[in-house]
Amino acid sequence: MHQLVLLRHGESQWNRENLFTGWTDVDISERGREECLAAGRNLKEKGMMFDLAFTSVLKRAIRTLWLLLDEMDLMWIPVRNDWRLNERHYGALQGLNKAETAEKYGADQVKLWRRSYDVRPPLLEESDPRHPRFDPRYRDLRPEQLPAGECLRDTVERFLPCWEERIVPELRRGKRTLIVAHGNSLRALVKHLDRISDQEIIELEIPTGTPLVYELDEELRPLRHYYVK
Ligand SMILES: O=C(O)[C@@H](CO)OP(=O)(O)O
Repeated sequence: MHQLVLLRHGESQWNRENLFTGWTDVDISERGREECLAAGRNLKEKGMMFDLAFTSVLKRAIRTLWLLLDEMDLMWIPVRNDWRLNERHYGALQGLNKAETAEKYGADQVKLWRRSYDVRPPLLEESDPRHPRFDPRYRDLRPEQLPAGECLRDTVERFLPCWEERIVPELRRGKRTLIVAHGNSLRALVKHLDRISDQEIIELEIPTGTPLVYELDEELRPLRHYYVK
């Protein structure tokens, strides 16, 4: 049996303020910190152990991982960052208030932007300072790899190569693996693991700061999964 634990970062400052976040590099809130420490304590109490961890290049996930590893006295395990674990890019919606956007465009449109599988948000202009081409952490990527706004399908397509190339080989080697990522990059992974349809994925929500344990068989098919609270 292979063990994989997924963790969405602790509550961020922008989760708290109800702002579309995406690739904006906001930090976790005080409540987010508490969630991370509690997650670490709960995993430790259950006797969970990790051999390595993956996370994104966004600080809300990185800090969540640091706090959790510190709490579990596991700061020594290898950590691999990968931009493909980033949150879904929210395009020109990044920084807008979700409730105000729903008032302006209607709740149905905002639900499509937030949860549908294949409706993209309005894209960022190439000249927009929020475009990832201005961010040094993405400077080694080819221009066509840089999103200006993604639907969940786009996130699945960029995430799966990272899963296959970097994470699957470690799981097959028997490494107990932790992935600390984001609401929608984890929805992309759960969709793939549990073979959830494009329609059903609309209803799936993953809470902040709550470890989700997957037990996988030899073929990396899920045997069962549960939240540790
Ligand atoms: O703003 C975001 O980037 C995400 C995650 O917080 O929000 P949503 O709930 O709309 O997927």
